[in-house]
Formats: sequence, structure tokens, C-alpha cells
Amino acid sequence: MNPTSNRRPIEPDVHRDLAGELTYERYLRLDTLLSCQRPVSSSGHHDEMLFIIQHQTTELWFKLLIHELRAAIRLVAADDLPPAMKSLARIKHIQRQMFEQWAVLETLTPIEYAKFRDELGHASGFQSGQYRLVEFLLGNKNAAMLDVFAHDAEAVRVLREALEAPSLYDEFLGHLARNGHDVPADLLERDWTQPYREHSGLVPVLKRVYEDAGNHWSEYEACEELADVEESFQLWRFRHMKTVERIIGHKRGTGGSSGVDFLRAALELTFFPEILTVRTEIGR
Ligand code: HEM
Ligand SMILES: N[C@@H](CC(=O)c1ccccc1NC=O)C(=O)O
Repeated sequence: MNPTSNRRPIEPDVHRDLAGELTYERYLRLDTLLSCQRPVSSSGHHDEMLFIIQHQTTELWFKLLIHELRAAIRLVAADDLPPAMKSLARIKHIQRQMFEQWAVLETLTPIEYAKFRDELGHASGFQSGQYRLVEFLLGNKNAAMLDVFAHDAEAVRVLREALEAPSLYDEFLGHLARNGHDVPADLLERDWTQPYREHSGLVPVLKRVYEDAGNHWSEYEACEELADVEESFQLWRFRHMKTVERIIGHKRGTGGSSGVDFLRAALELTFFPEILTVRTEIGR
């Protein structure tokens, strides 16, 4: 090593003849991945690259979220909680990345965005099939959301399948029931296509779990993990709404909604309501 050259020599055993072999680029399909950034703006606005990459990276994180959420749902349904918690821990880190990433897009000023916004037509994040799938897997079911995918039979098939299946919380309540907890029967056999609605009969069940956590540790841990996932999801929704507010103010959305007010209304939606409600009852 020569400390003055400021150059790292390539070691002799580094593989150089890679023709026909599996390489970094081939394994990661970078030819495809890096050819997907195609600005629509005819005059090629500098900032559209940021806009595209911000969306594409988020869609990649959605893909991993879906992969992990599906694994967690399967594991909870099989009463195998420890690996399910591992998936939820990973999900929380992904959510943190997605939250922090808004800072990059927030460098886009209203003037910069206005230069290419018109060219986006009616395209909108509201049409993100992967986002809607994440919402469904977490339990925010709404059949009307399928309408905007009517042009895409495969998206409708995947979303309908998730709409009709138990969500993460539905499976968790089933797990509690199988482990001797007195979960109200109407929560165990309900129409899965409907959004989960808070049930006062579940609160005493969770109260027992929380107040006697020593004897119900895995259930207690799972509740806390779910609370974290819900909070992180709300933080993402909130930051999206604030980013939108600072970039387009109260203009209507390209997807046809009222814009910020529509996004703010989503902050009222909850995935695991009793896990928060129980806190009011603790110690009473
Ligand atoms: C300049 C940046 C952005 C603006 C101005 C914006 C604006 C909006 C607006 C106004 C809506 C409501 C639907 C509509 O009428 O269009 C919406 C929905 C949505 N956007 Fe964005 N957005 C931005 C960036 C992003 C990014 C980076 C993502 C990441 C994928 C994203 C994902 C979504 C999703 C998933 C929805 C549906 C939300 C829901 O159903 O509650 N948006 N956006
Ligand atoms: N809804 C946005 C447009 C937008 O952000 C967008 C456009 C195309 C693809 C993804 C988008 N992202 C989120 O809505 C707007 O109203 O400006």
C-alpha cells in the first residue's frame, strides 16, 4: 500500500473476464431498470428525473412491503409469531426509508413542478395498484378503489383477491382466538371485503394482554409491532399530504380528487383501532 498515491490498486485475484457470466448488471437487470426513466415532458425538464425516480423507488419499497406483509399474514395464520415479528420489524425499517425519502421530493419547488405537471394528464398516485394492495393487506378495504383499475384486468384480479382475503389484523385476531382469548365471534367470521370496524368487545381482550403481558408476551409484542406499523403508515400519509400542500397548494389533483383535503381525510382511517383504544382503558 502506498499512502501517498491516493489510489487503490486492483488486487490480482479480482475477476476480470466476465463474458457470459452472471454479473452485477445482469443479476440486477440494470439494463431494464435504468431504461425506465423516461420523462414525458417534451422539452425534457430537469426536475422530472427527480419526480420519476422518487416514484419508482417508492414503488420498489411497496413491492418489498407487499412481499413481507404477505409473509407476515401467512405466518400469523399459521400461529408462527416469531418469524412474523421479524417481517414486521423489516417492514418498519422500509417504512422509515419511505418516510425519510419525502425530503428528497420536497426540494421540488412549485415553479419547478408546474413546468411539467400539465403533461401528466390524469395520471396520479391514486392509480398505484401496489399502494392499494398494501392498504388492503393492512385492512383498509374499499371495493370502490378497484374502479380506477378497470382498464387493467390483472391489477383488478390481484386487488380483488386481497379484498376478499383476511387482512393482517383479521389473521391476528384469529390467532388470539386460537390461543384462548375471548375474541368476539363476529370478528372471526366476517365479510372480509368490508373495512374493519372497531368492536368494543375486543378491548377487554387486549386489556388482559396488556395488563398481564408477562403471561401473554408474544401477543403483547405483536400488538406493539402493529401499533408501530400503523403509526409509520400514518406518518407516510401525513408527509405525502404536507409535501403535496407545499408543492401544489389546494389545487385539485390530476386524479380528479379535491387534492390536499382528500389526502387529509385518509388520516382518519385506522387499521388496528382497538390497539389504540385499549390504552384509554389501561389502569382503570
Ligand atoms: C409533486 C408530488 C406529488 C403530488 C403533487 C401529489 C399529489 C397527489 C394528489 C393530489 C393525490 C390525490 C389524488 C388525485 O386527485 O390525484 C395523490 C394521491 C396519491 N399519491 Fe401523490 N403526489 C405527489 C407525489 C407522490 C409520490 C412520490 C408518491 C409515491 C408513490 C405518491 C403516491 C400517491 C398515492 C399512493 C396516492 C393515493 C392516496 C390515497 O388513496 O389516499 N404521490 N397525490
Ligand atoms: N396527483 C399529482 C400528480 C402526481 O403526483 C403523479 C402523477 C403521475 C404519477 C404519479 C403521481 N404521484 C402521486 O400522486 C398532482 O395532482 O399533481
